[in-house]
Amino acid sequence: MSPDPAGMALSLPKAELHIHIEGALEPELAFECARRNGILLPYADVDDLRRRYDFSNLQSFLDLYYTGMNVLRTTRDFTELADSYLARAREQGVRHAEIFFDPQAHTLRGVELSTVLDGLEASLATSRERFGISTRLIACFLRDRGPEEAMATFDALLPHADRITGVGLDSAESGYPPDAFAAVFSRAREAGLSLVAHAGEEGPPEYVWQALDVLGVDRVDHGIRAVEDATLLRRIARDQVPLTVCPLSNVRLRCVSTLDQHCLPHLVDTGVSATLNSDDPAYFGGYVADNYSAVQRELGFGDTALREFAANSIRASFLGQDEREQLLAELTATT
Ligand code: HPA
Ligand SMILES: [Zn+2]
Repeated sequence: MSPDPAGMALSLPKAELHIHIEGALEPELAFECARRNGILLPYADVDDLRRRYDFSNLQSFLDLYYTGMNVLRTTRDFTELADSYLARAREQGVRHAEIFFDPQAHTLRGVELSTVLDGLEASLATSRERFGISTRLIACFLRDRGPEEAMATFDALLPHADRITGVGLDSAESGYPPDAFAAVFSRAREAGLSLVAHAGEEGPPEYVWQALDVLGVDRVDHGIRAVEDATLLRRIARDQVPLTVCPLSNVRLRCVSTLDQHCLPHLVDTGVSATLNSDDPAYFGGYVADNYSAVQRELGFGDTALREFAANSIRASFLGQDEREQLLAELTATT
């Protein structure tokens, strides 16, 4: 064990592969955007908002998440949101970030897709120089809005296809199986995009099977309920399908009762390629390195295991081979 576990968690060069940019909206920036845009947030102040970060399940979080993001209206709002995330991510040793955004959550409120993309890109374009972080964008479909709306969203995204690396599937999971989205994922694959989907966060192992076999995803987001199905877990390990695990999120959304009960050790023992991520860091009490140090503290993972999580994150990224090898070499050189 390192004498300074938090230091090791922070200093390891790593990729973050499961971060919703709207979930990086800190209360201070939310109130600032609300003021600028003349929007009244239904909370007294920053402290009042933070006190509400006590969730009973995924839906109770999503209610607050969608209310909060209502303050994001202009390109400047999205630029400042991404800048805020990247500044924090740099402090946490992130060298590459694959960032989710929810197009429908904005277009349904009358905010144009081009406003979202222009705003995010104004930040991401100089992320390497300013923060030493390379970035990619992944557009997620809201599964509770259904497959037809996902298809219309994909049509709207197509003219911007060169600005995104992949598509994903998020929002309320239970009752919304992945197989309903087969057609839109098939079109995304034909367009040369990478594919990911949230599955097995709250939903059953069957949803993870569907994400793999029907959608053909390159990675599974969360995937923790795969531990309930030994055949599924063997398949994930055999094919080395990366899981983007978000330990602090799982506890905050009560998918797992306490961190020391988390299935991460079981995943690792079974040979799964697990990565550690923050999910919605402004809401779940920690950025990515905080997740590394939490599993070190609560689950007893040592420095070697933390290095392996960081290596998995780089290998599982959608970076080109040269860039992946370069980051892996940096990781090896980090003491
Ligand atoms: O944890 C999550 N699960 C599903 N959808 C989401 N959208 C933001 N965060 C999440
Ligand atoms: Zn997520």
